[in-house]
Amino acid sequence: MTYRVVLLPGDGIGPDVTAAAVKVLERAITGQGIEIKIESHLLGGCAIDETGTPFPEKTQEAVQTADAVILGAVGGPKWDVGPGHLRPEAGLLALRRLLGVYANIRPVKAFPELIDASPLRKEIAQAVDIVIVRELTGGAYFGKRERGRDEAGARFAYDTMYYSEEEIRRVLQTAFETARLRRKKLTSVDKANVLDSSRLWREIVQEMSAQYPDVTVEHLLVDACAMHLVTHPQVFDVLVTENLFGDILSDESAVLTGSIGMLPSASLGQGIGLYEPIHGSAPDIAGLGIANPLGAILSVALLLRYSLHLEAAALRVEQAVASAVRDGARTKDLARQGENVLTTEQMTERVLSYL
Ligand SMILES: NC(=O)c1ccc[n+]([C@@H]2O[C@H](COP(=O)([O-])OP(=O)(O)OC[C@H]3O[C@@H](n4cnc5c(N)ncnc54)[C@H](O)[C@@H]3O)[C@@H](O)[C@H]2O)c1
Ligand SMILES: CC(C)[C@H](C(=O)O)[C@@H](O)C(=O)O
Ligand SMILES: [Mg+2]
Repeated sequence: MTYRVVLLPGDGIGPDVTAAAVKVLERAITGQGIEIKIESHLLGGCAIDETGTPFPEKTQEAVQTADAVILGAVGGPKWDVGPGHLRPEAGLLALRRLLGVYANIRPVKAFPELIDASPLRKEIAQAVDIVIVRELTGGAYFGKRERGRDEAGARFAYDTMYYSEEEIRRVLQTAFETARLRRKKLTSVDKANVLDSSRLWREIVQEMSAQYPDVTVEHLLVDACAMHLVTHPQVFDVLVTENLFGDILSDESAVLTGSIGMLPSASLGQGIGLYEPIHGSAPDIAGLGIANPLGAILSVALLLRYSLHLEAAALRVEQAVASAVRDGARTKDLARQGENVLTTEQMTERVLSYL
């Protein structure tokens, strides 16, 4: 069996962490009787530089026929000045939309050895084990938007948080099913005290909960949720929310595990899966070779699990990461004072040594 995986390294630390991911993927499938063909394409700022557009046609064609897509990160100050549709991030949004990956799964689990890097008290940090299900192809990211000038010549701008019933239902279904396979608790996060889109979201959660009597459902307003994630994150099992809220809450949750460099993600729809660490292109450390590759490597585990259905190989990757961390392997973001600091490549070698 041969699979085609499209690699989109992107910008900043993207190429470094995806190089690590590919090495781990290739090692993880050795002896499995399968072959993976990796094909690299342009997305983001590097694509703007080479082709004048963040999501070139060649990349569009390649991803649509792939078995899975791995992405590093896009963006950086160099391209921040461009018009909205010509920014690197616009390429990423178009990619998500084209693949129809409406459910973004972001597991948040602290490794016991990294508890010291977490701002939480030890006993709380140890108990953090959350899956965030973030709606990924709707909401304010994709609603009607405009910039203009009013009659007096003053500037205005708006973005619309639009959700159809179907968009809400399908991501909730993923969330309910995820909860069912875990501790059977679903927290739906919204802003139903203000937003109509949130009131519809809450209504649909209520309706669907009848089909999942084994799942306990609770509703939480997003501002309170942001607080609870810091004060008692151990109460959460599966957390489901709309696109923008999920973006913000997942970066917040990442800090609980010690570093944003640790968190992987899988973006799933009806077809091709997209796998990327949740962090960005980290312009402040780009080119230094010190980025933490573990979020990208753990995304490979999700790819093996969800796109290739190789659960044993996925577990082996996760165990290799856990072993490296247990053994004291630390990139700069994870290291305490006096601890030996590994480069991206050295950390990758440490993970590979356990595979
Ligand atoms: N999926 C993506 O492609 C993606 C995600 C988030 C942000 N971005 C883009 O990335 C650019 C930079 O955004 P930002 O600075 O707000 O967020 P960021 O995630 O790139 O960086 C935030 C902080 O975390 C650190 N960090 C991030 N990943 C790390 C890693 N693997 N190892 C060690 N440290 C790491 C950075 O050094 C920085 O201090 C922006 O253009 C943004 O739009 C892209
Ligand atoms: C770069 C940006 C468009 C993206 C998002 O907001 O979805 C990023 O922050 C993420 O979390 O993947
Ligand atoms: Mg984000």
